[in-house]
Amino acid sequence: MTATAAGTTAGPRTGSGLTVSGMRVSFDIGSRGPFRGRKLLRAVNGISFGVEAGKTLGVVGESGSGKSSAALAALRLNPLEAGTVHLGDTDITSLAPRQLTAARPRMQIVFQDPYASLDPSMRVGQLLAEPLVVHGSVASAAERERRVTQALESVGLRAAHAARYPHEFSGGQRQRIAIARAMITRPEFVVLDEPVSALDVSTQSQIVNLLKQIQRESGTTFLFVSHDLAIVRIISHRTAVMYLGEIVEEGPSAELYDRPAHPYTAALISAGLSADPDSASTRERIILRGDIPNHIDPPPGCRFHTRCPAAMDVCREKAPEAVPTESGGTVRCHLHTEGPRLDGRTVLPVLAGGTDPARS
Ligand SMILES: Nc1ncnc2c1ncn2[C@@H]1O[C@H](COP(=O)(O)OP(=O)(O)OP(=O)(O)O)[C@@H](O)[C@H]1O
Repeated sequence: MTATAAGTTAGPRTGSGLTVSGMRVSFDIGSRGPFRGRKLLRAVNGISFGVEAGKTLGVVGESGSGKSSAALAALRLNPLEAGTVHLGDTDITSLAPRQLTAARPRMQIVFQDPYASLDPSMRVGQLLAEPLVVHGSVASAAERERRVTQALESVGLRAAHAARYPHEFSGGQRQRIAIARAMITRPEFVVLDEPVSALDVSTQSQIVNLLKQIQRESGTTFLFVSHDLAIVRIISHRTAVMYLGEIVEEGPSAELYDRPAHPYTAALISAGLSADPDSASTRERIILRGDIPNHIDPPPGCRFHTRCPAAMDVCREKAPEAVPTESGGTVRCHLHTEGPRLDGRTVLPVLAGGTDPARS
């Protein structure tokens, strides 16, 4: 038998789809900072999205837009103020603590920093076996050892590496160990929270290829959080763009990058031109004014209007509804229902100075 990248000896296995509806995540920051009493910072403001079983949804946005807060809440590692999360048919939100503990092997997470996420005092073999011990899913020590060896081989390491400590490995190898640890329980759903941001560029692409291979072989569903659009484009089937706690656009990755329907998506893509030489020749960089506003006191109307190069009066007054895009996604932007009426087509002609959507 040979170990696959998913650490299994069986053939492909299917993950479960994830469905998030009306998710709100708030943090009580009243006891910190200048605020007295209860003061809520709403990091995620009523978002809904789905990830098809065995596929990857990329979540992008500037720092502080709420990506990690939403991803952690999907695993119930952050408290939900409102909304539901379903993994397959299981309503994760309604699980009692003991049921949630029992469901943990089904949903795992890989963090950005493999230096911090792996206990330096434990040997790699212990680190990998720990989830199997904690969840009592594999009682026999011999079977656990076999699973650890499989998991190591599945991420390109060797059985002998089980005896070593994390500090004996490079950053890329440590992230391989973190991925093996997440996959060893054969999860249906994994959050990858900036999993390659701490790595150099060549190691990044090796890890991305490994993750794609793991998904092909295991059918695991991924939520890939990153502010690197070039990487999200490579790994994600669909992409959700977050701004100030809300999803402003969601759709198939290739179409969203080629024909962004929201000015914020277009600006993010234009800022990443160096990673996308094809676009660099045809697209101007879109400069956004100012900083991201405050989560505690967000702007009225469209939250993006204070920085939007195409803001209209209505944007200051009314929050936009989600409308379908031509490519099978959704966008929240008044340009699609008021003004030039883009009707789900790309926003690029408007941002380039023309407002005729027929040119898109
Ligand atoms: N545990 C917490 N307590 C208080 N505020 C928090 C907590 N976690 C996140 N926040 C705040 O919520 C907002 C969203 O943060 P979050 O980390 O989700 O954003 P992000 O898009 O993942 O950013 P980054 O890429 O920098 O991680 C920020 O204002 C952040 O300071």
